[in-house]
Amino acid sequence: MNSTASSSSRVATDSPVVVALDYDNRDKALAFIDRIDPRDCRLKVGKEMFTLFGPQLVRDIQQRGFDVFLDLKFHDIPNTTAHAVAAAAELGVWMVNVHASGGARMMSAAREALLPFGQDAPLLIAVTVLTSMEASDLADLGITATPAEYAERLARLTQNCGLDGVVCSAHEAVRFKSALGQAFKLITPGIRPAGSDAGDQRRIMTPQQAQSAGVDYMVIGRPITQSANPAETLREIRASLQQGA
Ligand SMILES: O=c1ccn([C@@H]2O[C@H](COP(=O)(O)O)[C@@H](O)[C@H]2O)c(=O)[nH]1
Repeated sequence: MNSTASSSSRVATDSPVVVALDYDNRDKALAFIDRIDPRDCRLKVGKEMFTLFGPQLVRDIQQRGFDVFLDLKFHDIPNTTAHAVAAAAELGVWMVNVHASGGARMMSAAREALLPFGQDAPLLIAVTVLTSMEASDLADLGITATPAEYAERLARLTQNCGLDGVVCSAHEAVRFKSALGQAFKLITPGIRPAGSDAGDQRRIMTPQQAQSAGVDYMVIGRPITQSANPAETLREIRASLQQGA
């Protein structure tokens, strides 16, 4: 398979931090990126920036040495989802995701679409219960399970379909590592440094709590990107995690 992005410019990192680049302005996003070090984090491109700026933004970020998590949360019929995931792999992203609620046939089709990419395939993960949701949101959907119970059900389905891990809340990390094993990756948004605004997030934890709970990667957006000095805030969070490691 011809990945359009060269992996040679990518810088290896052991940082668990993935910064959510939810900017509506490409220049502002790149100005932030040009002030940070790819050894300190990976970067997440989500629906807003991908819709505004397309795959070239992903290439521009990769050329600066960063791994990209393409967070488009595909949720469609198996054929469409499989082709979308393959397109993400062609782009050379580090990680891509689908919604677990798309079901087993959809997730299996997505996994099979990555087989031709071999070792160059991105990590494929599935969203369980959005970190913005709480029990009352599930009840609105007719789901009486708690967020943790329902997320575990979706995570087990994801694992049975052969995916690499799930997006969940850090609140579920201890439970999931115990139930699903250490190798199954947990990617947790809803991370809020002490004192920062929760906004629309509901199942939140601090970076240090998430690290102690055993998450593999923590997604942090607004607490960094909307701070007065995003690059400095990222460095402070990274340093606090290195102290706790
Ligand atoms: O369950 C989920 C899945 C994805 N997200 C995404 O993560 C970031 C979080 O940004 P913050 O500014 O730190 O809240 C955002 O891009 C979401 O689309 C999530 O929050 N929860």
